[in-house]
Amino acid sequence: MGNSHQSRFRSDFHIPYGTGQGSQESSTGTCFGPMTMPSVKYQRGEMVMGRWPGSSLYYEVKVLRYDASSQLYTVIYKDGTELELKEQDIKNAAGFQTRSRSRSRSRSPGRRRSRSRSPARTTRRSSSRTAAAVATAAITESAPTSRRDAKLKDTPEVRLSPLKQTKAAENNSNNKHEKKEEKQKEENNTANKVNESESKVEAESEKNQGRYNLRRRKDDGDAKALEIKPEKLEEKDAKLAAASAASLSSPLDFGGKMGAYFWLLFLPAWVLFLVLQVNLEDPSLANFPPLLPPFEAFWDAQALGFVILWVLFQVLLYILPVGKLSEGMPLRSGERLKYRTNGFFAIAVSAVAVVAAVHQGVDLTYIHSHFLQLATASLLISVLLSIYLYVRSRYAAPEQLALGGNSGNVVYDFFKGHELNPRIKDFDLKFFCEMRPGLIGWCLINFAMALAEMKEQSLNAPSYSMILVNLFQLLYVLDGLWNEEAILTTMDLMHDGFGFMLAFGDLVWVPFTYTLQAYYLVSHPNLLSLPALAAIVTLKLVGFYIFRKSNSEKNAFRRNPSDPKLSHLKTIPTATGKSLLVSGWWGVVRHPNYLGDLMMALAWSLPCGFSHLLPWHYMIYFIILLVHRDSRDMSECRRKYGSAWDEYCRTVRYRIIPRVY
Ligand SMILES: NC(=O)C1=CN([C@@H]2O[C@H](COP(=O)(O)OP(=O)(O)OC[C@H]3O[C@@H](n4cnc5c(N)ncnc54)[C@H](OP(=O)(O)O)[C@@H]3O)[C@@H](O)[C@H]2O)C=CC1
Ligand SMILES: CC(C)=CCC[C@@H](C)[C@H]1CC=C2C3=C(CC[C@@]21C)[C@@]1(C)CC[C@H](O)C(C)(C)[C@@H]1CC3
Repeated sequence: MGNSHQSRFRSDFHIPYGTGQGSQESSTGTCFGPMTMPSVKYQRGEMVMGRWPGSSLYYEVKVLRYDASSQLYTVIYKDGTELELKEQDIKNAAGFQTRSRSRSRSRSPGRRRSRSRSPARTTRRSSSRTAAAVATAAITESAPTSRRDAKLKDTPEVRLSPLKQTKAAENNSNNKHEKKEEKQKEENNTANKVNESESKVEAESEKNQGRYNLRRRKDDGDAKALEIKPEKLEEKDAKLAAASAASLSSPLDFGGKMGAYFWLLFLPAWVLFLVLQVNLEDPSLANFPPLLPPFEAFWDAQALGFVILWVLFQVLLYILPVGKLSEGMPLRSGERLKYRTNGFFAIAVSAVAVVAAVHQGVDLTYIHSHFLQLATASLLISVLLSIYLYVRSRYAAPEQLALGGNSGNVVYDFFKGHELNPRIKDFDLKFFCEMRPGLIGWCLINFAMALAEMKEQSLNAPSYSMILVNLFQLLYVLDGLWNEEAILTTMDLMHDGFGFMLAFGDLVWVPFTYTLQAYYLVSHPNLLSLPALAAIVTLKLVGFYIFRKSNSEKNAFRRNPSDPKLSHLKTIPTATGKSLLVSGWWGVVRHPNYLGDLMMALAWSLPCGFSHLLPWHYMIYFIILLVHRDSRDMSECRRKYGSAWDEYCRTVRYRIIPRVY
């Protein structure tokens, strides 16, 4: 576990406890202390034994607060995990210690091994070591109560990665894996994790999720530390709160601050360059346009008008009270935002409107002939939107900020995105931009390119290559909109702030670079043989199958881990209460959805042949994007899930391509 992780633990332990002498304040407003709730059995700050979900094991926990309305205690384990437990799942610490000691004297280690189990064992076999780490965390901290209290104040770091974990890493074969688990269990059993009743049959943790309200570990969303208003704290505590807030920022991505400057300038210039390039007769990247067009060539007020109309049209379709209201994943505050997932309706209405317009004589080839001006107009809108997003993020409450994009550097935060879910009333700007104008615009542009090809090549119908590119990408977009709810469990929606990167990506990059294959084909026909066509279609369908199945599997699991349809899958529990899939699609590679997506990307470029690099732009960019995304996700998951993530990586060794990468 890295340093940043440990520093987050530090703040966890100091801020809620250290400042609390006598204070009954709560960030949620539902916290009551001994003074206000004399009838509550366990008091704030009290060290008690809390049951680990899905098991009969009890660990030492500290009571943070009691919520009278839900009648749940929020407790914190020594590894930093916060859970909400019912009163019957909490026991007095004193009784346990007596029993624990007497038991350890009276029983042989062998006997202990057969009786006592790790929390992991209660879920699924593959999960033992992970949860064992949690158990071990409790073990390493086991000391007489008074000493332990002092330890919380003075040395609040709790390490979740004992040496045993490292040893386990050496072993990858299945058999060894099993033996190791047994050994580890034995070792864990020698510590003070306590079985309340030996005869009790352990319930499966996922079945128990209704009983336990599991919350993300505080290091992942330390909203509370942030919510403590500095003016209410003593100077020392204010410093701690600030340090804690700073520690919320993930390490800087994209080359840090200097990288942000670079990308801010490079990405728009690159899009304009590509658009200029694709217009050339020989669009090879080496053939740089000999003369840059004058500034006026980039600008057309009418083009800007069309882009604005298109966005407003999509806004209108989005806000219509048609379609499902889906719930997003719980935020750090515990809140779940609602999203109007009517994307399929929006594309259907848009298609009808476009066909009607063409029928009325609207010449869609305007999009082809004014591609540069349309791109510039969209760029302008994305810049204005990003400025608005950055300014409003300065006034956003701390818990509304993304963990990344919180560096304090204006340029970096502007680029990466500061606010997680900027909304105007119920209108979610990030969700809307990601799923509507650019995505549906992509299909509109492709369609316009098919018409332009027919015009330019004097064809009665588009070429096979153009049809393939159009249909493949249409299928991709339709699928995304049909499964719009699934986007709520993706990285962008859950973790990334909304800033220039996504605004530009959604409004400029997607519609003006993802359409390059279709644009290219307008004036660069590529004949396809029937076998080539069949092979490309097969590749696309196989890729699509992998992409859809794996995304749906993860989405279904995240939405309802106890879904009976997923009961055959093995999982690894994590200290956050969420589990990780370790079989099924997510047991083949760590990002099966990327694998399917890459296969599809290949199928989109192949119809354009190999004469030029430009139609391969998407493929090349996509490899870079997904490899980078995969490593971003890896660090984020390691930070969130600690040793459980390492366990997952040991079990599922390849990232995207089985046996290759
Ligand atoms: N065409 C395009 O331009 C792009 C397409 N995409 C596609 O969008 C889709 C979403 O991609 P993206 O958001 O990057 O990533 P994912 O949908 O793969 O989401 C990653 C998250 O999934 C969860 N997760 C990871 N491993 C497991 C596991 N074993 N079990 C359960 N949950 C797990 C973690 O979140 P947690 O545990 O917090 O739930 C992790 O942060 C992909 O199909 C991708 O190919 C993405 C980028 C661009
Ligand atoms: C270079 C640059 C500025 C990159 C920004 C990245 C964005 C373009 C992409 C980040 C994740 C995306 C997703 C889709 C489109 C591209 C962006 C916004 C997506 C909406 C495409 C359709 C898919 O079905 C999808 C819904 C899975 C996908 C989600 C991620």
